[in-house]
Parts: sequence; C-alpha cells; structure tokens
Amino acid sequence: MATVRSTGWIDAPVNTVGAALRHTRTAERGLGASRVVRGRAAAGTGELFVPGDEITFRLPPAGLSVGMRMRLERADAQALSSVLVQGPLRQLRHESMLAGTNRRTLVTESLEWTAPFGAFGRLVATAVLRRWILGMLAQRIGTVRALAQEWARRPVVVGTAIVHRGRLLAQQRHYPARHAGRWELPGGRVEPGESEHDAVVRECKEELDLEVVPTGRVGTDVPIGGEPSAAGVSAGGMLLRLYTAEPAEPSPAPRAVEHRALRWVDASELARLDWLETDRLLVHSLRRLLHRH
Ligand SMILES: Nc1nc2c([nH]c(=O)n2[C@H]2C[C@H](O)[C@@H](COP(=O)(O)OP(=O)(O)OP(=O)(O)O)O2)c(=O)[nH]1
Repeated sequence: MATVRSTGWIDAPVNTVGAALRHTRTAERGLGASRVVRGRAAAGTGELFVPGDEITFRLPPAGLSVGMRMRLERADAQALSSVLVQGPLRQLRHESMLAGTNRRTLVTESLEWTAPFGAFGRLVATAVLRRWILGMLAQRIGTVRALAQEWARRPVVVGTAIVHRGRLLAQQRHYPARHAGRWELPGGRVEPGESEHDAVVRECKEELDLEVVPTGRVGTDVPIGGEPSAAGVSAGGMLLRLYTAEPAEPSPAPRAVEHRALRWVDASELARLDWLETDRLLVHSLRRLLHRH
C-alpha cells in the first residue's frame, strides 16, 4: 500500500476547520481542473458534505484521464474520511485528521492506495500520482485555511444538544415566516462579552425555562449565510456551534416559552424532523451522540 501525507497549521478552532473540510469548495479546489460531480445523500444539505455523499471526478495527470468515485464516510470535528467506490485502483482511502485547541488546528491529510497489476502497477501509479497528490493536498489545505480563518471571525450562534434518557430535545420555530414550522436546537447568538457556555445556559433558561450544564461540543461548526466576496470567500454571516448539555434536574420539564412545540426525539426519529438547513448538516453527529448515550 502506498501513502502520501501532508500537514498544515490553521489559525482557527478545530470545529471550524472541520466545517471547512466539509465544504464543497474544498473538494473542488483541491481537485483542480478536474470536473467534480456531487451525489447528495440527503436533500437540503446545502454546501457542506454529509456522510454518504459521493464525489465523481476525473484524475487529471497528463495521459491518464480516468473517472473516480469516492464516498464520504465520516465528517466530524476529529476527522473527515472517504473511500473509493469506483475507479482503476484496487483501494483508495483519503483521511483528514484534526488535532488542536480553541485557536489553532493541525490538519494531517493522508491518501493511501493499492494499485492493480502488482509491482509494475505500483511503480506507474506512484510515479504518476505522487506529485499530483502532493499538489492537490497543499491546495486543499490552503482552501480550508482561507474558509476556516474567515469563519472563525464570525459571530457565533450556540445550539444546545440536550440529551436525556437517550433522547434529544428539539424545538419548533414559529417565527420568522421562513423558519416557521421547522425544527432547531435551543440556543441563539452569543452576546458581546458573554462566554459560549454562558450563552448556552442563558438561552436554555430563556427558551425552555430549563437549567442545563454544558458538557462538551458535538459535530463541526456550520456557517450560516454570508455573501460571497470578490475573492470567492464568503463574508458576513454567522457560525452555528453545537454544545452538548445535561439538564441540571433529574426530571426535567422544559416549556416552549418562545417556540411552537418541543419534542424529545430518539435516534430513529432524528432524520424525519424538518430541521433548519444548518441543523440538517449535523443530524449524523447528533445520531452518533444519541447512540453513545
Ligand atoms: N437557536 C438556534 N438558531 C439556529 C439554529 N440553526 C440555525 O440555523 N439557527 C439560526 C437561526 C437564526 O438565524 C440564528 C439564531 O437566531 P435566534 O433567533 O435563535 O437567536 P437570537 O438570540 O439571535 O435571537 P432572539 O432569541 O433574540 O430572537 O441562527 C439552531 O439550531 N438553534
């Protein structure tokens, strides 16, 4: 098996870098001039990839234009990975591993493949592919850096994944008109000078009349809105960041203070709710969270 690895530091939190790795622009820029076609696993999931999505592209090195199809297996704040489902290699796996802090993130990109036709095939594949892959990975890290560093400057909206007895608390909006009837997680904008933890606690009190204790984070961040600028990088907008939290009381009784309805949902019901588009991108991470409880 052949491996090519490339690393880079990015001045943005690990959850934000995870979001940038999922952006369709990252795949498209990384693959350079080759035509990229997306197959979406879920409707309404916008510009971030979700597990199950497929990318079809052509390998561009001179004299070797072959079609490849990769399927995304994982997309969270620790790793993004995809595997070959169709193409001329016996096996191909792409992984982006993330490690870091609230400020800086180390991205380690790796591609592992097994070529057909024994030693000869290995030699040809390595000679042709290695240089192209290194260039592709460097481009990819550059795109991720530009997106993540811009998103890291955005105002944060916290969302809260409150889990109790294996179920997640979702709430249905009744305003504004374009969001009415759709489901989201408790939360809202972090106020100036407020910590994200404090915002989680305040919003849950305001919206649900419920005391919660934040316990960690889940999923990647998700950009909300933002206009594309001349440089092709979006500007403005906000960043949704999910926290996990537990009710402070053993028998929580949340009330829909500002919302139309509340519902405790289990893992099998998650995908069926009509989530806001940003939240739909986090359903796979919320499902994993529920399976862990
Ligand atoms: N609270 C919350 N907002 C979300 C989620 N997903 C999502 O796209 N958003 C968007 C909707 C809004 O544009 C923005 C947050 O606004 P908001 O109305 O909930 O909170 P806010 O504190 O800014 O406003 P408000 O409570 O004073 O009305 O983030 C989510 O899961 N929870």
